[in-house]
Amino acid sequence: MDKPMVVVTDVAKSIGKQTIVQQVQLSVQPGQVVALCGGNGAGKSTILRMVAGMMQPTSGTIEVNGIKWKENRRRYAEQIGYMPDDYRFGPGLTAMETLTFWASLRGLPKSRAEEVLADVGLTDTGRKPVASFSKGMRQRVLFAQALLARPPVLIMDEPTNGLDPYWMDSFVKLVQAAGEAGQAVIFSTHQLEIAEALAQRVAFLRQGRIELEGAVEDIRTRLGSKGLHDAFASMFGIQRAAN
Ligand SMILES: Nc1ncnc2c1ncn2[C@@H]1O[C@H](COP(=O)(O)OP(=O)(O)OP(=O)(O)O)[C@@H](O)[C@H]1O
Repeated sequence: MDKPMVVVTDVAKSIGKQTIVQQVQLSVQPGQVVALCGGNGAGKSTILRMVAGMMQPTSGTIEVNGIKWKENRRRYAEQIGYMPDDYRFGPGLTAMETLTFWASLRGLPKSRAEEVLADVGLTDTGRKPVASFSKGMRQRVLFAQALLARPPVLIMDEPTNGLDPYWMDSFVKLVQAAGEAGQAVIFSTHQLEIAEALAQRVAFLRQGRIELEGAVEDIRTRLGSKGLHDAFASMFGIQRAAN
């Protein structure tokens, strides 16, 4: 087995008196896609922000490509493409200007900004202000931004929020291609069918803890269920509506 690209060891996060994430262990291999699932407030965004280096754990360690944030912040950041769950875009800037600016920060040419804009199907609309974009279009700009530097690790927070079915499908293909190119991917989602379509491994979170983690196939077998929806329902004691 390859050396893991992301190793999260016994990570906890407290804010004030509240412990919002605890005892988190996670290991992601190069080329592996991992989905973080769980209800509202379960701690998914907090874990992703910590792995992305946007927030520091209260205890525990995180290594990305063998690098700890405290030891070398710049090299740590270079390993990661991070797609936040939301972003306030500069007023008036077009998608192309926004991506060219982000590319320049990473020392990348304008041609790379054009490439990723094409990947997310925004070549024609790239000359319009991002502020005028729909939620799904803004998501595609944020996804393009995460892809820019072809980072070893892609971290995405609710990446499919607002995507129409066509772009959902395209997103799945682009992330599969990232995995095939050896990028390690961690993303959060409420859409279990996306987790099932994309991820080799899935972690279910509840109240800041990973309650169940493993290969999608193993989880189905372990819980004797047909899909992640059933596994999730059985784990959380939810009765699914008969259809
Ligand atoms: N800056 C903060 N200050 C205080 N509490 C916070 C902060 N950020 C997150 N929390 C709390 O931590 C918990 C986990 O939040 P988080 O955003 O990680 O959950 P999530 O699983 O991403 O939720 P959702 O599915 O609703 O996006 C929540 O109870 C939230 O209120």
